[in-house]
Amino acid sequence: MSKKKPVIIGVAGGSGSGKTSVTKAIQNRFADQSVLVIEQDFYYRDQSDIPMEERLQTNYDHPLAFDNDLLMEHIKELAKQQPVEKPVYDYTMHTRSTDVIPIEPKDVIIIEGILILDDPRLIELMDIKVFVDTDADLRIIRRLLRDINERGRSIDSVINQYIQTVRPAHLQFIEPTKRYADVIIPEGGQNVVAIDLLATKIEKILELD
Ligand SMILES: Nc1ncnc2c1ncn2[C@@H]1O[C@H](COP(=O)(O)OP(=O)(O)O)[C@@H](O)[C@H]1O
Ligand SMILES: Nc1ccn([C@@H]2O[C@H](COP(=O)(O)O)[C@@H](O)[C@H]2O)c(=O)n1
Repeated sequence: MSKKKPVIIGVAGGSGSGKTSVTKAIQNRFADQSVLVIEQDFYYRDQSDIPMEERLQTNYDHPLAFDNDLLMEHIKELAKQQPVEKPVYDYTMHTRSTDVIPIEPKDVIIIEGILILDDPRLIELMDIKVFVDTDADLRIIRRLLRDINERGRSIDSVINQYIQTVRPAHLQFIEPTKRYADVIIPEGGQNVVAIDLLATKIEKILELD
């Protein structure tokens, strides 16, 4: 990678909106360049010191569930061309794993997560801010399938969590951050036109740097 300041892109949006799909689509466009993805989910607070019953009660869609201080610290280090050790999150245990992933600085950094546009310190670091905007019915269907297949959840637990915390927090905290986005992408990673426009803008910034 070069010694330039990286291009930092934020990809926000509700759970199941298609953030990961958009992020992968951007990564694929820049396959020959160095692109790094930082998932805000990996920066959920460590809960290894509290019992499982309590972890099940945590509101994972509230801004206070995240350790944004550590996330900020890592992004700033990467922007200074320093390596970091990214935490690993275990959705089954509702806490961080004891593993970490060593990460080298890259030319393009994508920060992806439900509440990355809720923290003005993170917004300040971003060159491009994206909000993936998908209707709630599609988001819950996608989440239901994903959480059962990939995150070890039951139908009942996904539905209860959605009603108790995911939906209210989406309306209170996540949806309002749309106003901070430069680009709103309806539906997510299948939106080829939006991905093309985004890729062109990133190329332009990389050329100018
Ligand atoms: N356009 C789409 N049509 C159908 N399923 C999709 C679409 N986009 C994403 N998915 C699926 O929905 C789930 C959530 O998508 P993902 O990109 O992980 O969203 P997020 O990162 O916002 O939670 C994944 O299982 C993904 O494969
Ligand atoms: N222990 C946890 C931690 C997080 N979640 C849910 O994950 C969602 C964010 O991830 P997306 O890929 O869907 O954006 C968030 O809505 C949390 O509710 C969880 O269920 N358990």
